[in-house]
Amino acid sequence: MSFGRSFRGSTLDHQKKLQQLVHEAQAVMGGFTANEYLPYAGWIFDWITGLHSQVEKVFKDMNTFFQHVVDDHLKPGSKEQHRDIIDVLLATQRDETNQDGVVQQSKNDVIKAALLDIFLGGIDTSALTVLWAMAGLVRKPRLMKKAQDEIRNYVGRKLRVTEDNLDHLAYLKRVVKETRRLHPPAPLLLPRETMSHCKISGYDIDPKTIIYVNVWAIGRDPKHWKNPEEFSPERFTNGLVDFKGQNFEYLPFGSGRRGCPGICMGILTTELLLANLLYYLLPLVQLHVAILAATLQPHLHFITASFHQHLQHGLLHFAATVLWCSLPSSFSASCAAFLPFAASCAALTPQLQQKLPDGVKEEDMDMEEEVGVSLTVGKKTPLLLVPVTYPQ
Ligand code: HEM
Repeated sequence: MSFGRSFRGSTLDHQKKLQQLVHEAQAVMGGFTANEYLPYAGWIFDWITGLHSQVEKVFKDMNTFFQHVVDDHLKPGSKEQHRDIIDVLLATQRDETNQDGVVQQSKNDVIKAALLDIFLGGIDTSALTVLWAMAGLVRKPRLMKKAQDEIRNYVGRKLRVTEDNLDHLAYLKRVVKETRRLHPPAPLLLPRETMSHCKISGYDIDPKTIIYVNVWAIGRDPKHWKNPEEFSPERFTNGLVDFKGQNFEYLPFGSGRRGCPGICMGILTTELLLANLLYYLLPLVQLHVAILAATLQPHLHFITASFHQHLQHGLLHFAATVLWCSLPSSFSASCAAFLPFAASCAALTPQLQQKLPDGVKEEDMDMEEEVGVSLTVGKKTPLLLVPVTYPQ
């Protein structure tokens, strides 16, 4: 969307899979570099651990990719009807170059840096919000049902939820808002530097001090939020608190001139994806399980109802194990794969949820008044999805 076209299957995607590149870039950006904390000697540690060369490699690959994207946009007649942000940046660059004669290459670097920001700022942020929303709903089946009912009642029988439906999905919006309160994708925002001396909470802060704003903690501050740890979309019912940067107790997109410029796109993509998952994915999974059970039933007529139930349980675990084994090691990628699946487990037929698994006591489940699914993830163990009882 940011670059105005899809690169899947194109020459840009051949040299290195785009997705792989994104994962690598996110890993090095989110990882620990000694250089950031030990200004003079840090690079030695990074050099020894190999992080330095890894960063260089990712930078080179990203740079090559962005150069291709820019070259692609420079081809004559490539974009006459629909201009995207790169066309706008290139046009600005052309105007400025004509005026001050600054070398084209350095301006290309500025464009590429802006593209990197958009590229990395726009991907994981939306994906993580959807994952946490699913996790929140999975643990509260009543809320899950409420969100699904709203979507299904409004959208009716269609292939998918579309953008124009979103304005009518008030509860879905509250779910997304609540998710961002508890799990802001950028929990410390972007670092800021003080321009002059100031006082914060009685502390004297010198000019040029790096400041991190902990919006994660602010979003859970009992001074501002009742039962702050509880996932409760209802708290946004009165519509008084919004995420546009004016309510300082709630800043998932930051605030001020460095606030997120992708806010509209971020809201839209998150709501659209979540709405479609809730509307469409779960019935599909239920359908698969139903087909599977129906296919097996004639061959297994001697199996008692209770054994059949265990079989379904077994299939579920088997599917979860296969899924887990195929996952990449990074945690966010694992979440990306398993949470929607976990959510679909919560929506499976009631028989699957009637029995507590061995070794799990009723009181262990009392994390909140409603618990849909308990997830146990060990480092090397297969992912274990344990559907438990719905509240009666
Ligand atoms: C759920 C979605 C998103 C969330 C929660 C989010 C959150 C944020 C936050 C908290 C910041 C730092 C703001 C500050 O420090 O005040 C930021 C910056 C930024 N975001 Fe987003 N973002 C989202 C989606 C997007 C999208 C879709 C794009 C682009 C397509 C994007 C592009 C950027 C860029 C380029 C910056 C850096 C701005 C600057 O340096 O001035 N974001 N975002």
